[in-house]
Amino acid sequence: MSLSQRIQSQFAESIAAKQAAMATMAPPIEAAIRLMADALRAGGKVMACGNGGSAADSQHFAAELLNRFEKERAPLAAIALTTDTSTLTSIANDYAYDQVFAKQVAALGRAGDVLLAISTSGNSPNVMTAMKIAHERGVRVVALTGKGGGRMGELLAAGDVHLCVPAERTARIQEVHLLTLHCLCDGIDALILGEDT
Ligand SMILES: O=C(CO)[C@@H](O)[C@H](O)[C@H](O)[C@H](O)COP(=O)(O)O
Ligand SMILES: [Zn+2]
Repeated sequence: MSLSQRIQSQFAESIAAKQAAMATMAPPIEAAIRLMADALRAGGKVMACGNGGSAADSQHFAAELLNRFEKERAPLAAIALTTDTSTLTSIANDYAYDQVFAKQVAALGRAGDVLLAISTSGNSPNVMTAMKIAHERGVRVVALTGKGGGRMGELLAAGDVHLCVPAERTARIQEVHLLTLHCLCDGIDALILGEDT
């Protein structure tokens, strides 16, 4: 396959993944928008975590809530749990890597907050441990996954939302994750600015 064909194929696969996701993910995305907007309006916060590309997605999303997405509005309470290298390295060094997000949720999480837990496989131990601590603290979970949801799908509790991309290839799942995060930003802004109809 030539490079040109490879590129065409990547675009075609990404478009197909997004079309498949549109067919299944719109209702849970709406539920996640309402959950997050309600939490933010009630004085709660959104915490986000994930590994690798999903760490970048966590930071991208938190910045769009805290600073801005497309419209002027008050700053929203959001934090990525992936950014403080002193916190991350000390927890991993003194305890275990699977505690790096959980300990932050234990410290910062309050009833009524929301944890956005991102994993393409649904099987990252540190994200799963964060979900368990979130439940103990009365923090609702929005799980952004793929590949059938993995073990994270089995950890979800009543009141949580599962946004599972119907795809198997990590890159395609991540591409849909980014679109989903922008849908969340757009929808949260619409609710907060009173623009939903
Ligand atoms: O971005 C990519 C692959 O596209 C990688 O950095 C990827 O995020 C990492 O391998 C992660 O550790 C994968 O974790 P997960 O999505 O299975 O939770
Ligand atoms: Zn990637």
